[in-house]
Amino acid sequence: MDGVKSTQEVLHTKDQSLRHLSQEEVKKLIHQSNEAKKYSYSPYSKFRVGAALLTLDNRVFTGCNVENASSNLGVCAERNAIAKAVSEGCKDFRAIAIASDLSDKFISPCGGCRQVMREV
Ligand SMILES: O=c1ccn([C@H]2C[C@H](O)[C@@H](CO)O2)c(=O)[nH]1
Ligand SMILES: [Zn+2]
Repeated sequence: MDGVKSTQEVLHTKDQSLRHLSQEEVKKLIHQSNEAKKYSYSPYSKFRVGAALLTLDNRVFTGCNVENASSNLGVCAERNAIAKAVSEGCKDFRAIAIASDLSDKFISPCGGCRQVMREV
């Protein structure tokens, strides 16, 4: 299919060894996702989310959730970070950290974000 990478191509371009993050890198990315969370616009759900996306060339794009009265126009933190990266020419990613205010459990991306992650 045009525009859709084959699995082989994805494995080729995203060398698995480059995906490994040191503990320091993980800590930094988590910190950046927490910082991004501060910009969350979430007056409806009151659920703040921040994301920090690390690219293969070690750039970081952050994003927060931005809601709207018309709820389907709201965008998740992950998708905002991905859109920022893609719109600056970065499509190869190493990792993403996602922060919420839940202290007792991890949050995981919604179906829409997973679909975008799968395709980009
Ligand atoms: O992984 C997630 C889960 C939820 N949200 C946002 C969407 C909505 O604005 C709010 C409540 O679901 O949190 C994210 O940004 N990322
Ligand atoms: Zn989502």
